[in-house]
Amino acid sequence: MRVVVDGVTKTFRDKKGRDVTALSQIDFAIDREEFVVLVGPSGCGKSTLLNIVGGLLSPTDGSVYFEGLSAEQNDPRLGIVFQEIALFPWRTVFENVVYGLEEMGLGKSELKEKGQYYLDMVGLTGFEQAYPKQLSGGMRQRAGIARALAIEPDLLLMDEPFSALDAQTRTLMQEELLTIWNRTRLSTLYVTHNIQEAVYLADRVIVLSRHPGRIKEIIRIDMPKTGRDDEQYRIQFDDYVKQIWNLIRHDAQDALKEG
Ligand SMILES: Nc1ncnc2c1ncn2[C@@H]1O[C@H](COP(=O)(O)OP(=O)(O)OP(=O)(O)O)[C@@H](O)[C@H]1O
Repeated sequence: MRVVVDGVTKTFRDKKGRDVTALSQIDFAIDREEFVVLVGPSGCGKSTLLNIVGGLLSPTDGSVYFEGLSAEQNDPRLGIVFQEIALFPWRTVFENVVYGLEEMGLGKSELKEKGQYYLDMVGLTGFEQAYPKQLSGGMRQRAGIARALAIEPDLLLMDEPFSALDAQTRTLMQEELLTIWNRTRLSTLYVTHNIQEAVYLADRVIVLSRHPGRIKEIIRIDMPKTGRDDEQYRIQFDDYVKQIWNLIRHDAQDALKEG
C-alpha cells in the first residue's frame, strides 16, 4: 500500500503547560513494497511519527493518506510490532498469533491454517502450545511478528522491534526479518536508533533531526536487498553508515547533554 505523509506536525503540551513541537512539517511517502526506516537521535519524534501513521495519535496538523484516501475512507489494515511485544500471558503462542484473526471472525480451520503458516514463517514451528513466559526474548518477538503478519496487513509498522534483544539475537532477527519481508514484500515503516540496522534493512532511510523533529535527509540505499553484509559491499555499507552518522552526530550529542 502506498502511504503519503503530508505536512504532519505534532505539538504536545509539556508538564509546565508549554507547547512542544515534536514534529514539524513532515512530508514523505512509503511506496508499495517499500521498506522505509526512520532514524534519528533520541527524542526526534520517530515513535510519534510511527504512531501517527498507525492512527494511534492524531497529528496537530497535516494528514496521512493510504492509496490517496484518509484512514477513515480507506481503513487500512495495520500490522504493528513494538519493542516489548505485549503477548497475552494466558494464551498459547498459537492463540496469540491468531488473536487478530479471531477478532476478524475467521473460522476454526482458517485460523489453524493461517496461524500455522505464519508461525512456520517466523521459525516457531513446534512452539504452538508454549506460553509466552516459556519463550526467549527473540522468540517472543517472532511470535509478535507472526501475529502482526497473520492479519495480512496493508502496512507493517515496527518500532524498535529488536532493541531489547542481545546483539547476536538481534543480528539473527534482522536476517530473518529480511527473509520474511522478501516473501511478503509489505510496505513497511521501521523505527530504529541503530544505523547499521537501518542500512541493512532499508530501501530508503529517513534521517530526522530534533527540536523540532524535521526530515534532515532521505537516503536511498542503493544495494541489493539481500547480501548487504557480504564482503563485496563492505565499503559501500560502511559509507552509508558514516553518511548517516554524520547527519545525526550533532543532534545525538545534544540529546546526550539534555539527558
Ligand atoms: N505524550 C507526550 N506528551 C508530551 N511530550 C511528548 C509525548 N510523547 C512524546 N513527547 C515528546 O515529543 C518528542 C518526540 O518523542 P518521541 O518519543 O516520538 O521521540 P523518539 O525519536 O521516538 O525518541 P526515542 O528514540 O528516545 O524513543 C520528545 O521531545 C518527547 O519528549
